[in-house]
Amino acid sequence: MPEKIAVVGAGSWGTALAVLLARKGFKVSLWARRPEFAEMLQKNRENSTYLPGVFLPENIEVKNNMSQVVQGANLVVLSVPSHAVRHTARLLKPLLEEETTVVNTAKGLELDSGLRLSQVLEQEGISTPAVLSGPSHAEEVGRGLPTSVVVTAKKKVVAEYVQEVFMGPSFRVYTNPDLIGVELGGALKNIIALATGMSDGLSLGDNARAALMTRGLAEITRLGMALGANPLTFAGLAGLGDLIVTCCSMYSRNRRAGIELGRGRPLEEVLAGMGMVVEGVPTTAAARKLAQELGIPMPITEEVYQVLYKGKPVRECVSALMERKRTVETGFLGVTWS
Ligand SMILES: NC(=O)c1ccc[n+]([C@@H]2O[C@H](COP(=O)([O-])OP(=O)(O)OC[C@H]3O[C@@H](n4cnc5c(N)ncnc54)[C@H](O)[C@@H]3O)[C@@H](O)[C@H]2O)c1
Ligand SMILES: O=P(O)(O)OC[C@H](O)CO
Repeated sequence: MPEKIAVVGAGSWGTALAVLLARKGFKVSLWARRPEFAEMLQKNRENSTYLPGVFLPENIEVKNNMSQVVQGANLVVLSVPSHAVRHTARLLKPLLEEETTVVNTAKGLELDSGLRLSQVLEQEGISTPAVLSGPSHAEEVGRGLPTSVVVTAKKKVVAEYVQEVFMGPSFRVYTNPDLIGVELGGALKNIIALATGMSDGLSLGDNARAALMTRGLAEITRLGMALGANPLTFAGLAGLGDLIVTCCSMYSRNRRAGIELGRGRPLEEVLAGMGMVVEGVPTTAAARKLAQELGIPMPITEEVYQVLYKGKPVRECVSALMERKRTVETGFLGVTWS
């Protein structure tokens, strides 16, 4: 078991994970990007900006100095937004010991390259990173409510180590050997949460939300299979599980952003009002590009892209989706009429 754990990123998720690990008795060092924010957190013991009402146990120290945070840590938990993963990895890499395990907890794809975040870490010299994903809102993890997630890595021993570190009475961790599927499930569900939010913002009803979630899962699976994922992973916690929580919970920033867009508010205004990351926005552009390159139909993603990046009115997306040509539900799985 690690003597010290470093958590890099003091937003909602980094704070909740630091608290979870500290409650397990680990010595935790939490890195905050802004010095004044680190000082405030260290002093007040509450992250009132990103996770109000959750108090930091005594065994968490908060610092802005990444070198001090990482020094002596056997495990580094990376909890910065996906757009900051590459830059943060570059800062981290020279500070890591050879045997330090890095766990990425951000959910997204790199915007320009379309790479999964573990691929970004590997490009930056961080080998065999683990990935923690699944239905897990910081607000509930911070309050110690029951949560189940998955951890994956290229090596079983790494995934099992991280499983053992995080596992606790209110945090159940499964391993899953499908790195590609787990990462894609966590990244792509955010696009569908934007779509269901838009539908809810337009009051299109429960049937529409269920259809978007189900057909959203179909297009996630289609892209996933083309990229080498096991389709069954999308029926698990990192796929369906995270899709359900993100499309149905009012804690979801992607869902809330979608609702505001559905009500007709412009994207810039919605994002400015959120004050937190809405990972589905860059991921939509990255996934659409990948889908186009691979020739994979992703009609919901395409409509979300048109709303976000081309200003298409959400109401026009309804007919674009409903009036697509007739098809077989399970065709993408090879299950069709003989
Ligand atoms: N909040 C959740 O419930 C939750 C759960 C699971 C996974 N995640 C994932 O965790 C990641 C982080 O999300 P969050 O909820 O903590 O976001 P957040 O909006 O709550 O906080 C973002 C944090 O990142 C920092 N940040 C912003 N730009 C940065 C940069 N360029 N370099 C370094 N740090 C930067 C901010 O200062 C802030 O501390 C996302 O990918 C998200 O999808 C979040
Ligand atoms: O608040 P969201 O929409 O970024 O979702 C957070 C987590 O990914 C839920 O598992």
